[in-house]
Amino acid sequence: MLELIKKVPLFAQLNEHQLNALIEICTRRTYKSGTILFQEKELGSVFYMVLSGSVKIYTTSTSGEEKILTICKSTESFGELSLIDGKPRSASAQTLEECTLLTITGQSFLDLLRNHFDISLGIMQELSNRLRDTNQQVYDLTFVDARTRVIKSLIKMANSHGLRKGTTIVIKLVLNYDEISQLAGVQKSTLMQVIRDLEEKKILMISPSEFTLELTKLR
Ligand SMILES: Nc1ncnc2c1ncn2[C@@H]1O[C@@H]2COP(=O)(O)O[C@H]2[C@H]1O
Repeated sequence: MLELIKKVPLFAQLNEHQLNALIEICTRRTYKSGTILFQEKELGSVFYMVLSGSVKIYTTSTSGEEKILTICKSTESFGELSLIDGKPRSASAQTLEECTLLTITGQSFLDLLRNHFDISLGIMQELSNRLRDTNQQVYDLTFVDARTRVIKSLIKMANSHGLRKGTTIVIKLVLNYDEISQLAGVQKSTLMQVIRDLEEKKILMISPSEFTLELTKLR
């Protein structure tokens, strides 16, 4: 457990004694793929850190359509907003594959922020990254065409689940086509059109469990 928790950037400044104290207040649990951890508008009670696997963070419209806001992978964390501001969960969270997660209760999380400035700073940096990323998403949804948004989403997927092999990146598919269109913010029919075009141009090779992106042809 110590070795795993050391890799969480949020806790990079803690010494071994502090990390062991932290482990004492954490709960570790493995979740099956597809588990809904919490839903938007629920009261928040715990903070989550991903030790392995990945979790999608998404929001749902009144008509039931989803938009994926981000994918949290190993060593990343989520669920801090409602603990900090006392308001309901701002989005929902669901595991995309089998995941091992650490949780800390809301009270212990707030105590950590009070007692360790470096952890508070880490959370502020994380919130800054999210605001920048959200600004970029607003920009893309407002000004960028659907094809480019799909390609940007493939690059996001490559960053979270890709393995570079020469001039290609092999992306493990943890999202289905509905979810990729929710990540890109395009209709599924548009996604399928762009994917077919990329396949014809040999930019994208598709197998049931992975996408292979040819980087030299991507522009
Ligand atoms: N736009 C976003 N980008 C990344 N993560 C988000 C975004 N909105 C909400 N989250 C995360 O999703 C969590 C949902 O529960 P909380 O509101 O407690 O805390 C939230 C953040 O950790």
